Amino acid sequence: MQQQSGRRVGIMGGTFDPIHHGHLVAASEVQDRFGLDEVVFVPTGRPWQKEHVRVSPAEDRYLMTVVATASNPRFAVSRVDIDRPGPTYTVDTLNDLRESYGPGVELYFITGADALAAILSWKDAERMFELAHFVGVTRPGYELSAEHLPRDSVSLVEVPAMAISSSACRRRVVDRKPVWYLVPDGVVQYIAKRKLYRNGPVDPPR
Ligand SMILES: Nc1ncnc2c1ncn2[C@@H]1O[C@H](COP(=O)(O)OP(=O)(O)OP(=O)(O)O)[C@@H](O)[C@H]1O
Ligand SMILES: O=C(O)c1ccc[n+]([C@@H]2O[C@H](COP(=O)([O-])O)[C@@H](O)[C@H]2O)c1
Repeated sequence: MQQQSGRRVGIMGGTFDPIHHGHLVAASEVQDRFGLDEVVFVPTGRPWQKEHVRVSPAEDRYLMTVVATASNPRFAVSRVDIDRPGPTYTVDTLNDLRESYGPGVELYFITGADALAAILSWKDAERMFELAHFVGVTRPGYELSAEHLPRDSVSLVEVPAMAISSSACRRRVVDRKPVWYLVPDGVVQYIAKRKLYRNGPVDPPR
């Protein structure tokens, strides 16, 4: 990534196992609402709050994210979290991206309502709010609220409702049901080619 000052860059962090249209719509809507130059999708390396869940290899999740975002010139994918050893902490993601973009970059970290509700449990949460502006987006089944969060560091945005989760997509593959139109076409094909999710066990869908 080249040094670029004065840019407004969105960050869509996620386990993306698999990436689905809920992620893509949220990123697209926030890009438009905040006039972002780009949105960088950052697949997690080791999502420490999902250690009870079986997570697919990082390289598969990274490649599905590349496939899903390739057609949008404002979308990019970063390896910073999958290439950093140890558990994935957003404070490290933000520091790494700040360093690669250089001074003057404005970072906007995008989270669904469920993730925003848990954000105070994240490592060095106070420091995170100094490094980026946080954008919480609506998600069916969850209440979107910024209560108890620093007012100047968080915005709430309504996005088109997509009742899709990665866990429900994985469950559908186990049950031999289609995931067409829940995930991009190339991701359907990638899941089939790599035989992902077929053999469970999977955690309950949400
Ligand atoms: N349908 C959706 N609408 C809005 N935001 C979403 C949606 N699905 C996921 N997100 C947000 O995208 C980010 C990454 O989510 P993640 O990769 O964990 O997907 P997930 O569908 O929540 O996965 P899982 O079902 O396995 O927990 C989180 O901030 C999450 O809140
Ligand atoms: O920094 C933390 O402690 C932390 C704890 C849980 C989740 N996150 C980040 O939140 C984003 C969504 O994570 P997940 O587990 O819901 O896919 C992703 O970028 C994670 O790295 C970060």
